[in-house]
Amino acid sequence: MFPRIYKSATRLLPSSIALYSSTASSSRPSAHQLHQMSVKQLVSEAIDQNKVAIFSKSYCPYCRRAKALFAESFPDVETTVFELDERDDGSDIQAYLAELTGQRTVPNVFINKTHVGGSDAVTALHKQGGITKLLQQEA
Ligand SMILES: N[C@@H](CCC(=O)N[C@@H](CS)C(=O)NCC(=O)O)C(=O)O
Repeated sequence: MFPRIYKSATRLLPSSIALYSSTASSSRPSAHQLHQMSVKQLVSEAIDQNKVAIFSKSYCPYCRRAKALFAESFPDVETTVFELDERDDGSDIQAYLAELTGQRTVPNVFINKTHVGGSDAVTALHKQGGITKLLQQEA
Protein backbone atom coordinates (compact mmCIF):
# COMPACT_ATOMS: atom_id res chain seq x y z
CA MET A 1 0.00 0.00 0.00
CA PHE A 2 2.79 2.36 0.88
CA PRO A 3 5.67 0.97 -1.07
CA ARG A 4 9.25 2.16 -1.09
CA ILE A 5 9.03 5.58 0.44
CA TYR A 6 6.82 4.52 3.35
CA LYS A 7 9.06 1.60 4.16
CA SER A 8 12.02 3.94 4.34
CA ALA A 9 10.38 5.96 7.09
CA THR A 10 12.15 5.10 10.32
CA ARG A 11 10.50 4.94 13.69
CA LEU A 12 12.93 6.47 16.15
CA LEU A 13 12.76 5.18 19.66
CA PRO A 14 13.76 7.80 22.22
CA SER A 15 15.47 5.19 24.36
CA SER A 16 17.76 4.34 21.48
CA ILE A 17 19.15 7.84 21.38
CA ALA A 18 22.17 8.02 23.63
CA LEU A 19 22.23 11.47 25.12
CA TYR A 20 25.70 11.31 26.50
CA SER A 21 28.63 9.16 25.65
CA SER A 22 31.87 9.94 27.31
CA THR A 23 35.35 8.57 27.04
CA ALA A 24 36.20 6.98 30.35
CA SER A 25 39.08 9.38 30.95
CA SER A 26 37.12 12.11 32.74
CA SER A 27 34.14 11.97 35.06
CA ARG A 28 33.17 15.59 34.44
CA PRO A 29 31.90 16.52 30.97
CA SER A 30 33.74 19.28 29.15
CA ALA A 31 31.95 22.42 27.90
CA HIS A 32 31.95 20.88 24.42
CA GLN A 33 30.40 17.65 25.70
CA LEU A 34 27.76 19.63 27.61
CA HIS A 35 26.92 21.54 24.45
CA GLN A 36 26.65 18.31 22.45
CA MET A 37 24.40 16.86 25.17
CA SER A 38 22.06 19.81 24.99
CA VAL A 39 21.93 19.56 21.18
CA LYS A 40 21.04 15.88 21.41
CA GLN A 41 18.48 16.62 24.11
CA LEU A 42 16.90 19.36 22.02
CA VAL A 43 16.64 17.16 18.92
CA SER A 44 15.33 14.22 20.88
CA GLU A 45 12.69 16.35 22.61
CA ALA A 46 11.77 18.06 19.34
CA ILE A 47 11.08 14.66 17.80
CA ASP A 48 9.37 13.15 20.83
CA GLN A 49 7.19 16.07 21.85
CA ASN A 50 5.94 17.42 18.53
CA LYS A 51 3.43 15.81 16.23
CA VAL A 52 5.24 17.31 13.27
CA ALA A 53 8.80 18.60 13.63
CA ILE A 54 10.48 20.28 10.68
CA PHE A 55 14.17 21.13 10.84
CA SER A 56 14.43 23.85 8.25
CA LYS A 57 16.39 26.84 7.00
CA SER A 58 14.40 30.02 6.49
CA TYR A 59 15.78 30.73 2.99
CA CYS A 60 15.57 27.15 1.70
CA PRO A 61 13.03 26.61 -1.12
CA TYR A 62 12.63 22.90 -0.35
CA CYS A 63 11.85 23.81 3.26
CA ARG A 64 9.32 26.38 2.12
CA ARG A 65 7.64 23.71 0.02
CA ALA A 66 7.48 21.24 2.91
CA LYS A 67 6.15 23.88 5.32
CA ALA A 68 3.55 24.96 2.75
CA LEU A 69 2.38 21.37 2.27
CA PHE A 70 1.59 21.03 5.97
CA ALA A 71 0.08 24.52 6.22
CA GLU A 72 -2.18 23.95 3.21
CA SER A 73 -3.05 20.26 3.47
CA PHE A 74 -3.04 19.89 7.29
CA PRO A 75 -3.93 23.34 8.64
CA ASP A 76 -5.25 21.91 11.92
CA VAL A 77 -2.14 19.93 12.72
CA GLU A 78 0.39 21.73 14.87
CA THR A 79 3.70 21.86 13.06
CA THR A 80 6.84 22.92 14.89
CA VAL A 81 9.58 24.44 12.79
CA PHE A 82 13.21 24.84 13.83
CA GLU A 83 14.94 27.33 11.54
CA LEU A 84 18.53 26.15 11.83
CA ASP A 85 20.03 29.20 10.11
CA GLU A 86 18.55 31.42 12.82
CA ARG A 87 20.13 29.56 15.74
CA ASP A 88 23.65 29.50 17.12
CA ASP A 89 23.42 25.74 17.55
CA GLY A 90 21.90 25.22 14.07
CA SER A 91 24.93 23.58 12.47
CA ASP A 92 25.39 21.25 15.45
CA ILE A 93 21.73 20.27 15.22
CA GLN A 94 22.16 19.60 11.51
CA ALA A 95 25.27 17.49 12.18
CA TYR A 96 23.46 15.48 14.85
CA LEU A 97 20.46 14.96 12.56
CA ALA A 98 22.84 13.61 9.92
CA GLU A 99 24.22 11.18 12.52
CA LEU A 100 20.74 10.16 13.60
CA THR A 101 19.01 9.88 10.23
CA GLY A 102 21.77 9.72 7.61
CA GLN A 103 20.26 12.85 6.08
CA ARG A 104 22.39 15.99 5.98
CA THR A 105 19.98 18.26 4.07
CA VAL A 106 17.04 20.35 5.22
CA PRO A 107 14.15 20.12 5.49
CA ASN A 108 14.33 17.11 7.75
CA VAL A 109 10.82 16.13 8.73
CA PHE A 110 9.50 13.90 11.51
CA ILE A 111 5.88 12.91 12.04
CA ASN A 112 4.85 11.21 15.27
CA LYS A 113 8.52 10.34 15.94
CA THR A 114 8.91 8.76 12.53
CA HIS A 115 11.62 10.12 10.28
CA VAL A 116 10.07 10.95 6.91
CA GLY A 117 12.94 12.83 5.25
CA GLY A 118 13.16 15.88 3.02
CA SER A 119 10.72 17.76 0.84
CA ASP A 120 10.70 15.20 -1.99
CA ALA A 121 10.02 12.37 0.47
CA VAL A 122 7.23 14.35 2.17
CA THR A 123 5.59 15.12 -1.19
CA ALA A 124 5.84 11.51 -2.38
CA LEU A 125 4.47 10.15 0.89
CA HIS A 126 1.63 12.66 0.82
CA LYS A 127 0.64 11.53 -2.69
CA GLN A 128 0.28 7.99 -1.33
CA GLY A 129 -1.81 9.12 1.65
CA GLY A 130 1.05 8.26 3.97
CA ILE A 131 1.21 11.62 5.76
CA THR A 132 -2.42 11.31 6.84
CA LYS A 133 -1.71 7.77 8.00
CA LEU A 134 1.32 8.81 10.05
CA LEU A 135 -0.59 11.70 11.59
CA GLN A 136 -3.30 9.31 12.71
CA GLN A 137 -0.88 7.16 14.70
CA GLU A 138 -0.92 7.37 18.47
CA ALA A 139 1.69 9.78 19.79
N1 LIG B 1 15.99 16.69 -2.33
C1 LIG B 1 16.08 17.40 -1.07
C2 LIG B 1 16.79 18.71 -1.34
C3 LIG B 1 17.07 19.49 -0.06
C4 LIG B 1 18.23 20.46 -0.22
O1 LIG B 1 18.99 20.41 -1.19
N2 LIG B 1 18.33 21.37 0.76
C5 LIG B 1 19.44 22.28 0.80
C6 LIG B 1 18.97 23.65 1.26
S1 LIG B 1 17.82 24.41 0.12
C7 LIG B 1 20.45 21.81 1.81
O2 LIG B 1 20.11 21.20 2.82
N3 LIG B 1 21.74 22.16 1.59
C8 LIG B 1 22.79 21.85 2.53
C9 LIG B 1 22.77 22.76 3.71
O3 LIG B 1 22.02 23.76 3.77
O4 LIG B 1 23.57 22.50 4.61
C10 LIG B 1 14.67 17.57 -0.51
O5 LIG B 1 13.70 17.26 -1.20
O6 LIG B 1 14.52 17.97 0.65
